[in-house]
Amino acid sequence: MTELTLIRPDDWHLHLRDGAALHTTVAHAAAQFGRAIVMPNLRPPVTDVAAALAYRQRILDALAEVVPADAAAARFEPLMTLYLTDRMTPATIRAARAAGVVACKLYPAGATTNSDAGVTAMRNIYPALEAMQEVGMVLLVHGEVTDPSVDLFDREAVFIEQQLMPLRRDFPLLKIVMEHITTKEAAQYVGEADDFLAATITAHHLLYNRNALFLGGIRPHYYCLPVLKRETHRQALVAAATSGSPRFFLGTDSAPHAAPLKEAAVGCAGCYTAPAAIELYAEAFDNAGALDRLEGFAAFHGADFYGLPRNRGTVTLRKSSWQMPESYPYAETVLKPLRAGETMAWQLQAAA
Ligand SMILES: NC(=O)N[C@@H](CC(=O)O)C(=O)O
Ligand SMILES: [Zn+2]
Ligand SMILES: [Zn+2]
Repeated sequence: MTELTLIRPDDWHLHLRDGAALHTTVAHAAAQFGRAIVMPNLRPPVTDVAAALAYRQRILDALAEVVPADAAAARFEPLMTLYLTDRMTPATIRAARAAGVVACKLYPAGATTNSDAGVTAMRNIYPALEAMQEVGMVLLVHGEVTDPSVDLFDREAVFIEQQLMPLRRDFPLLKIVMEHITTKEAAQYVGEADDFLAATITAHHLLYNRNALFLGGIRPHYYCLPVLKRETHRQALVAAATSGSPRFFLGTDSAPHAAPLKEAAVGCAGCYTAPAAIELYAEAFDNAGALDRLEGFAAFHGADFYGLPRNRGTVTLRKSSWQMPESYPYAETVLKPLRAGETMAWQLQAAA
């Protein structure tokens, strides 16, 4: 297959950041996706309804500036989320639901970028989770324990046992998405679960294993959290994504950081894949001989899980090689995408 038309995909896990950065990030996301779940880990984090609605408006303002009103991209719809803290109240959850906020994000405090205001113990958010279960709000989880005695590469698998299993026992009707899964343990756990659990998988975790971090020297642009794992895990993720199971769907976790902040003694975690996300996924599915499963993963399973209508527009991809730019302008600095300067196998042709 050398050309492929899909129902317009959605990104169920995306970091757009804020301010001038939106001119870059929103343009890239809108060119590819119909909708995106926008992560709330700004500084300060998005913890109430007013902040979520104001952020949504800034995204829409940026969209209007970077995309012509008659382009397919102008229909891009940001889906807003709240950042759970120990102090989140049931009243805020109900108000958020009424205002159209679709999900809340659980960052264990200290697990990842801008997570210091996150949750310090699961029991602290039980009243909020009770309210979410009641009103049908989705819980998004960065599923890694923060215990420094647990090996970095084991933190996701340990989280499932120590945190996720008890959580699902206590809230059996709460819809949960385990975000950016990276291990065979997570793929298996989610694959065997009931209708209330799903997982997103990034393009970079489908295409790379942890060797990519050290190829000829340390490669900061391949560093994200949860960190890339060994090849057997990558293969399990590809099997899950291409299985046709509705439990798995697209979430890029495209996470921009200015190049100087990644190329530093202590470099930030996050891979920027938004400029060619659907092309990277197409490559991963093509490598697995499973292009026929891409549309379900990219355009149907997520919408169905969230109870939202499937998109009506389309995107067309062609197998033809091109070179990923070295960088993109990003506020006053630059942003280096994953694969910068390297060859891409698929190219987005058109969106309607
Ligand atoms: N994935 C990452 O490595 N970084 C994300 C945070 C996150 O999704 O954990 C970010 O906001 O930069
Ligand atoms: Zn995360
Ligand atoms: Zn993320």
